[in-house]
Amino acid sequence: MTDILFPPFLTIALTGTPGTGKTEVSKKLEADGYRILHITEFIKAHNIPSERDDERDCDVVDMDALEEAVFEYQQTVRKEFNQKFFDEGLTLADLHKSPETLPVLVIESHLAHYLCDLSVVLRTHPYTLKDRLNERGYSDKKVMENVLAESIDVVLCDCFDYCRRVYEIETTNLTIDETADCLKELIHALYDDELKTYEHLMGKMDAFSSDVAAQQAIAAGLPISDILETYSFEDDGAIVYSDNDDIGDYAEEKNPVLVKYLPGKNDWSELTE
Ligand SMILES: Nc1ncnc2c1ncn2[C@@H]1O[C@H](COP(=O)(O)OP(=O)(O)O)[C@@H](O)[C@H]1O
Repeated sequence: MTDILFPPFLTIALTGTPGTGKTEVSKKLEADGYRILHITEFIKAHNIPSERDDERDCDVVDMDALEEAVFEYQQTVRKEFNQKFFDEGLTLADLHKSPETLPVLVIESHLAHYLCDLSVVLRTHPYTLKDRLNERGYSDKKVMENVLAESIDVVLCDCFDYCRRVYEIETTNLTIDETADCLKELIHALYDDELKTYEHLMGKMDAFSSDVAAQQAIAAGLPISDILETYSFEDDGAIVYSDNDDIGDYAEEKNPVLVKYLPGKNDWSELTE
């Protein structure tokens, strides 16, 4: 299978304060055929160690163990997509035709942004959030802790610390279906963006055909982010081989991008850098 070129694979975090709709929205996407990883269920199914924090009324999970298990899972899913691509003789143009062929994994959890470098944050007005969490039967203390976190952008700030690109969807006046539709649009736009980078890179690779390591990396279907770590780009898009010391500089240049969803104005043009 390694002698054909596989499409890029994208992992996207769906995150947000508890009660902002991550579970419901991701279930909607799942029912439509998108590939979703629900971290809460994953932690139980894989017996990821966690400790009870009685004071904060929550479980604290071993993040190193979780990260390792999620990475392995991601690799398995990526191989499944590659196999499908190969078995069905798909081309890059076919990928968007159905959610089942789109090589994207959405990781759903308020911890997801610690596991991906691309995140979508669901936002809800604190008053609405308060009502939802009360309805869930949370203690007053737990409701206030989460409402305060949402008010002061705790998850969003965390995303900026951990992710290269960050997107927000304001869901307060949207239904779950509308939020799901918005997320689908964003996923496809993000994948398009990834494909453009991939095709650009492939074009440049032709000129660097003597670079066997890079050819092999692409043929093995490594994520674009891994391949980019081997290269940097000049202003005119020219590709420049770089040693490992340059990787940090490249990451620094790519400051996180924040794009807000404005209901009724689905313009993702800002995605294209
Ligand atoms: N956009 C929305 N409009 C109305 N109710 C919503 C919306 N998003 C979530 N809810 C409701 O809020 C509650 C919490 O949603 P949930 O998906 O469990 O949030 P999370 O997974 O982020 O904790 C659920 O009862 C859900 O039906």
